[in-house]
Amino acid sequence: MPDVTLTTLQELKLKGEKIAMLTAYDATFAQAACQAGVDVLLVGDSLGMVLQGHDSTLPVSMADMAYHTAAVKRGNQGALIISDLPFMAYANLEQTFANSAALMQAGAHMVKLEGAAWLADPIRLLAERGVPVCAHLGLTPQAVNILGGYKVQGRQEAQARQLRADAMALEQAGAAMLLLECVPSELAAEITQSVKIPVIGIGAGSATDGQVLVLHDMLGLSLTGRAPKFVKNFMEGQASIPAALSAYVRAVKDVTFPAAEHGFSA
Ligand SMILES: Nc1nc(=O)c2c([nH]1)NC[C@@H]1CN(c3ccc(C(=O)N[C@@H](CCC(=O)O)C(=O)O)cc3)CN21
Ligand SMILES: CC(C)C(=O)C(=O)O
Ligand SMILES: [Mg+2]
Repeated sequence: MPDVTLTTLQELKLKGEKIAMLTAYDATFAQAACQAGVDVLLVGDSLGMVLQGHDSTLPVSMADMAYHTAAVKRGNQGALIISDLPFMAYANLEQTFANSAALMQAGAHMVKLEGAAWLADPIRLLAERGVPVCAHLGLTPQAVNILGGYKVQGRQEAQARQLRADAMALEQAGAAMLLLECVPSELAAEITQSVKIPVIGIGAGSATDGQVLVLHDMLGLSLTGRAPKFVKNFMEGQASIPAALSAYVRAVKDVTFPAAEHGFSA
C-alpha cells in the first residue's frame, strides 16, 4: 500500500488541507515529485502530447499507459498513483474491466475515466471489483473533436446544471474522486462543497480540494509555445527542478496557487 490512500485524501478534504497532484510518466520524476511532497501522481494520457508530440491524447494506447504506469510505480515513494484509461479503452464494460486490470497490475491504485453521468455503471461495477475510480468532468480532452477544441465547459447555466447533476450522480455511483478541468471557479466551488469525495481541479479555481498540473507545463516547457491560462511556471525563481516541484506543493498547500488569473469566470 502507498502511504497516501483514499482514506488519507478523505481526511485532507475534511481538514481543509489541499491535495497536491502532479503528472508523472517515469521513475525519476515520480521519485522527485514524491520527495517534494506530492500526494498523488497522475500517469496522464497527456503523455501523448508532452512525451510523444501528438496534437491530442487520442493516439495513446493501453500499452503506452501500462508502460509508463510501471515506470512511475518503480520510482514512487508513497504517493497514490492514478492512471488514465486512454481513448476508447472503456468503450464497453468488458474492455473497461480488462484495461483497468492491466493498469492496476502495472502499479496504479486508481484509474481515471473521462465522461459524465454515463460513467455511473462502469464506476459502480469497477468499485465492486476493487478498482477505485476518479471521474474526469468538464473539459474532457478525449472528446476534443466533439467539444470543438480545448474550451472552458459549464459557462451556460444549462451546462452548469448538468455538471452539478453529473458530479452528484457519479459520487452516488461510488466514484472515489472527481477531477474538474476548465470549468468556472464558482461552479467548481459549488460542486466541491456538494460532494463528500475529494475534488481535484485544473483550471477550476482555488476552491477545489486539490490541484493538478502537467509536469512539463509547471516546469515551463511547452511544445506549442503558449501554455493554457491555468498553468504557472514554477521554475521561475527556482534554481533546480526539485526546488520547483517543492514550490508547487507549497503553493497548492498554502493556496497561493491557483491565483484568480489562473481560473475562468462564468
Ligand atoms: N501539456 C498539456 N497540458 C495540459 O494541461 C493538457 C495536455 N497537455 N493535454 C491534454 C489536455 C489538454 N488540455 C488543455 C489544452 C489547452 C487548453 C486551452 O488552451 N484552454 C484555453 C481556454 C479557452 C477558453 O476560454 O475556452 C486557455 O486559454 O487556457 C486547455 C486545456 C489540458 N490537458
Ligand atoms: C490534465 C490531467 C488532468 C490529465 O488528465 C492528463 O494529464 O492526462
Ligand atoms: Mg488525461
